[in-house]
Amino acid sequence: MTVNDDVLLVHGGTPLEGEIRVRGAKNLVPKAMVAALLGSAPSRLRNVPDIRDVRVVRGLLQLHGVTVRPGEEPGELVLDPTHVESANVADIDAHAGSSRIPILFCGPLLHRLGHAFIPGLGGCDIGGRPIDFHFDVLRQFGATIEKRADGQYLEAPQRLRGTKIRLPYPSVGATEQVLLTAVLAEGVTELSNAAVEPEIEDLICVLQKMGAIIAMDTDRTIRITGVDKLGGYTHRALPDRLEAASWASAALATEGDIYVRGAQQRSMMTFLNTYRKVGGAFEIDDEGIRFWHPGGQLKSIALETDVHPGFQTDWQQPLVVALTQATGLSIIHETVYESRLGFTSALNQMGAHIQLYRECLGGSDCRFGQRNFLHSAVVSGPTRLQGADLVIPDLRGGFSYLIAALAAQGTSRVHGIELINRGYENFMEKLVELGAKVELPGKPLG
Ligand SMILES: CC(=O)N[C@H]1[C@@H](OP(=O)(O)OP(=O)(O)OC[C@H]2O[C@@H](n3ccc(=O)[nH]c3=O)[C@H](O)[C@@H]2O)O[C@H](CO)[C@@H](O)[C@@H]1O
Ligand SMILES: C=C(OP(=O)(O)O)C(=O)O
Repeated sequence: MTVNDDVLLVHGGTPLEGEIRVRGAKNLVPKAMVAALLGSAPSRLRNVPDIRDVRVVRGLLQLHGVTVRPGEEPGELVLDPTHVESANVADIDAHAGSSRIPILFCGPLLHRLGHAFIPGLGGCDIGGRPIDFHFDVLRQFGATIEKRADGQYLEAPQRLRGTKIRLPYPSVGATEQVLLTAVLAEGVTELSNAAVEPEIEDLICVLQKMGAIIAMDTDRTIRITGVDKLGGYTHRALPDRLEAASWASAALATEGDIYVRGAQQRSMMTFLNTYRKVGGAFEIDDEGIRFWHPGGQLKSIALETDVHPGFQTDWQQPLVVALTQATGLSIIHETVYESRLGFTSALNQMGAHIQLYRECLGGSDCRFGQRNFLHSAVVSGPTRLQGADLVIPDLRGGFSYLIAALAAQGTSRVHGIELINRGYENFMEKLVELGAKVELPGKPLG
């Protein structure tokens, strides 16, 4: 039989049990790598996971003349931006559609080279994902932007200037865009309605180590005083709270018990509260968090995703799989992305009862109400799931399908598993370590 690396056979019905480790966050590490471009000296980033988004950014940095090499400890990268002026970006198109990170090269490249070319972005197809906020703020800093057939061409006719910005919505990416641009801009930048996700705080830590001056108020206002020069940094990336929550949901859905080494309470408080309400058990120690199904029935809940410190949208999809096993009606209101519930149709094919609604079913009205987006769901449980043929739609949806297949009776064929490598390091090895019965057709894994 030929090996098809993009299909995974999952034989369900076995609880996931054991220990896995999460490393640096997918939503921080690539951005800290971009930040290295702002420095005049090499940076050292530790706890870097081997995921596709990191490989993509590494390739882009190298195209721009940054030397990237492994450091002394496993998972350490040394990024040397000393020769960025000799950049050769002829192959940049090869990175079109690969991830959302290229947009964050704008500020650093405008500061270093006076111009930037940004290919089309990738990332999960869970909504329109416009980048209008990014370009609006870059214009406010003094950049000019020209849309070309293959991407966007930007120029900074003179040094970018600090400015006063209010985001229409606390966008993570747009907040990072402001940070990475304002640190070397002339004068002060005041950003209000900023996103304050833990990964943003960690990026601020990185920038402060490089010499930036950034103050965060409690009211979503960030003030950045531009400096003339930044140095390098040494930083251990905060752990991936999104991956940790995915494994926690897997423990619940499969009636398992997983110790997630590296998981941290501080960045997961909202998730942990919800997990407890559903009936999941957890125990926190200095090295990680143990998540398990304590037996008995799981409880249905009402859940609304939101910007931090609310319930993070990337936690939603894996938890929904666990909610198919909870008794009663759970209500989900997805307020961050307009199309993040489409993955539930495959769960229904497996036996789940999930009904989608255009109305805002949570406690508050969101940007998507009255706009024809199926962004609320009612999950009726518990339901017995059956194995099925599944095609992975996006990163978290993909991991959710793995969880559903593991919780189901019988065998599932999960297609498109390569997508999961974008944000989950060695996920197949981890599954095998936890006792999952999975195989690549023609090539047993465990
Ligand atoms: C690589 C990375 O870090 N990805 C994360 C980042 O994505 P990303 O930074 O792309 O997400 P944003 O916070 O920017 O998006 C939030 C909302 O703002 C809207 N918006 C955003 C920018 C813009 O210019 N215009 C606009 O309308 C988006 O369509 C979306 O509805 O934050 C999201 C929200 O926590 C997470 O789900 C993603 O995992
Ligand atoms: C939506 C996600 O990521 P990205 O912004 O990289 O598409 C995610 O991590 O779930």
